[in-house]
Amino acid sequence: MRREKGILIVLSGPSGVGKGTVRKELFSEPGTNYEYSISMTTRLPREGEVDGIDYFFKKKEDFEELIEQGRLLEYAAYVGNYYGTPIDYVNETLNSGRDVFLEIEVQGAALVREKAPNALFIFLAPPSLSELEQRLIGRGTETEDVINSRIQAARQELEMMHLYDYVVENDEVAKACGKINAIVAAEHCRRERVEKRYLAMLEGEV
Ligand SMILES: Nc1nc2c(ncn2[C@@H]2O[C@H](COP(=O)(O)OP(=O)(O)O)[C@@H](O)[C@H]2O)c(=O)[nH]1
Ligand SMILES: Nc1ncnc2c1ncn2[C@@H]1O[C@H](COP(=O)(O)OP(=O)(O)O)[C@@H](O)[C@H]1O
Repeated sequence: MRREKGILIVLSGPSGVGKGTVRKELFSEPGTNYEYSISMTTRLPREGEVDGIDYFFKKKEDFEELIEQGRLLEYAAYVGNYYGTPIDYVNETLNSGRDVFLEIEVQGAALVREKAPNALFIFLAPPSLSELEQRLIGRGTETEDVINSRIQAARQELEMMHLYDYVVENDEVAKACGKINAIVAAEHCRRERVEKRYLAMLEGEV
């Protein structure tokens, strides 16, 4: 049977909800089948962040050139910086049959929905807005101004939740990871079933 392309998995959610934490936990599990797409950003690296691991850190002019050249699957301006997904890595990895995991904000996810409607969209939601604020403050990586801008953005982001295929509450990291793995596994079964049925139809068995 023809090998199916991998699944493009999109994880979004407001800043501070725990996307990075959940993603790192998912990728630390042995035998994980997802490949993480490292984004490009014009934001400055935080302490401990490494170019080429956490992000590809770019100058604004260089980022704009990549946009012009069509080298990004999607991009968005978020709280004063650009963020975007390099397209070649995504295409090559999906074509090799492996799943690709994007951790991106909601505007970018909407663009992915237009370009790749077959992608799987998962929204990571906080238990409450006050808990979200506590997590952002607790992380201690942004100034008070930036935290306030991100909380404002979070309100708009939460309004986009209904556009996603699944909403996973990040109450506990391990539970959220378990749910995401289950959703992806179920999606593989669904696509395999669709493909097998289609092949059977062609062979006149259905
Ligand atoms: N559209 C888009 N958003 C991204 C991309 N990479 C990261 N983001 C999102 O940009 C937002 C800000 O990211 P960042 O500054 O690293 O903050 P953090 O996610 O709160 O740690 C988050 O919602 C990220 O998920 C990308 O390639 N495209
Ligand atoms: N389930 C959780 N319960 C409590 N704290 C969490 C949980 N998930 C993440 N955090 C904490 O919340 C803060 C923001 O998490 P992070 O992964 O940086 O969020 P994001 O990538 O969505 O901006 C971090 O300090 C992280 O340790």
